[in-house]
Amino acid sequence: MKVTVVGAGAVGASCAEYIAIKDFASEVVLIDIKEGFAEGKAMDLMQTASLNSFDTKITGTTNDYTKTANSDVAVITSGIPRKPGMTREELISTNAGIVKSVAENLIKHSPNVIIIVVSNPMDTMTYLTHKATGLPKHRIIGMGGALDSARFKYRLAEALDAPISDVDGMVIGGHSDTGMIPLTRLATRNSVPVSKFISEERMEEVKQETKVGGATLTKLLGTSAWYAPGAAVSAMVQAIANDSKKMFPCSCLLEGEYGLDDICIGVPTLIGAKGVESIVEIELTESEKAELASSADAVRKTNSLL
Ligand SMILES: NC(=O)c1ccc[n+]([C@@H]2O[C@H](COP(=O)([O-])OP(=O)(O)OC[C@H]3O[C@@H](n4cnc5c(N)ncnc54)[C@H](O)[C@@H]3O)[C@@H](O)[C@H]2O)c1
Ligand SMILES: O=C(O)C[C@H](O)C(=O)O
Repeated sequence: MKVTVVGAGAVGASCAEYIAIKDFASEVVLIDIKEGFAEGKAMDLMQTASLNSFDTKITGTTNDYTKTANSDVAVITSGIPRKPGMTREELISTNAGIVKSVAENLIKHSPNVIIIVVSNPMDTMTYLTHKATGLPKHRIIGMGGALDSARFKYRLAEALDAPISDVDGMVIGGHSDTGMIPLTRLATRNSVPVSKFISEERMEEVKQETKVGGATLTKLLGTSAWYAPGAAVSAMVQAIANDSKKMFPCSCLLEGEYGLDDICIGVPTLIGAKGVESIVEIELTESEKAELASSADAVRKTNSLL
């Protein structure tokens, strides 16, 4: 499998590193507009190959899309990250132009590519990628829910004082500070509902901590996070490579599912060789439906700025 990662910055390099360490792809191409930057990151990563025991070949290029030709998967991480105090939505004016031109360049050289969109505001950038490329909807996937769910599990494990491998949970909705919907009702510790172990008040705290997970890290780091985002993308790329039909909440184009149309927003999906193999429609309570509707309203408001 050939994977292109556009943007060799913090998230792009982390994606490339995790993909290589898992050793399931034959080739990763890093591409960036900053002269020599992707080449440098690729060389540095390749010098970890003998230490980390991988055979994936990582190369870098400065904006030469011919090097990305015939990629099976492309990950778009190009664009600016937020600074402390900003929302992801504030990045739209810079990142929309970057994501649109990158998506157009990618499909010129890789007509069969599956695109994973990471750049923020991610749900709107995923929608924009659909509009810019016209690719079949199963080949454009926004990454947000996989990361948000990992953060939810981290917070759940902390609250339960349990190993992370014991907890399960999922976050749907928009990838934003207010739009995420951690599905607390369905969270479990080894199949037992977490409500058995923690109070409603503590559960509400876990929910709020999860929703502002990205903002909390941005405040601590001075820029947004990269390790967990890179790991989340690599898990999705691996599910495509292995055709594993693994369930991740992903932002994908909805056409009536969950009562929503012409919008990209996080819902449970099965990810396999086709990209989005299917959208899984789970039964939501009235209050969860109301949260999803309001999250969708906010995403539409950002989409209207395109
Ligand atoms: N969806 C998510 O869950 C998630 C998680 C983390 C970060 N992000 C987003 O990912 C993006 C990247 O974050 P980062 O921390 O890696 O930023 P970064 O600044 O470290 O890296 C971005 C890179 O993109 C490059 N770039 C800019 N324009 C380009 C173009 N036209 N073609 C190729 N490369 C270009 C820059 O030169 C830079 O190296 C941000 O928008 C951030 O908000 C999303
Ligand atoms: O928080 C951000 O701005 C980056 C990313 O969306 C994240 O959730 O880490």
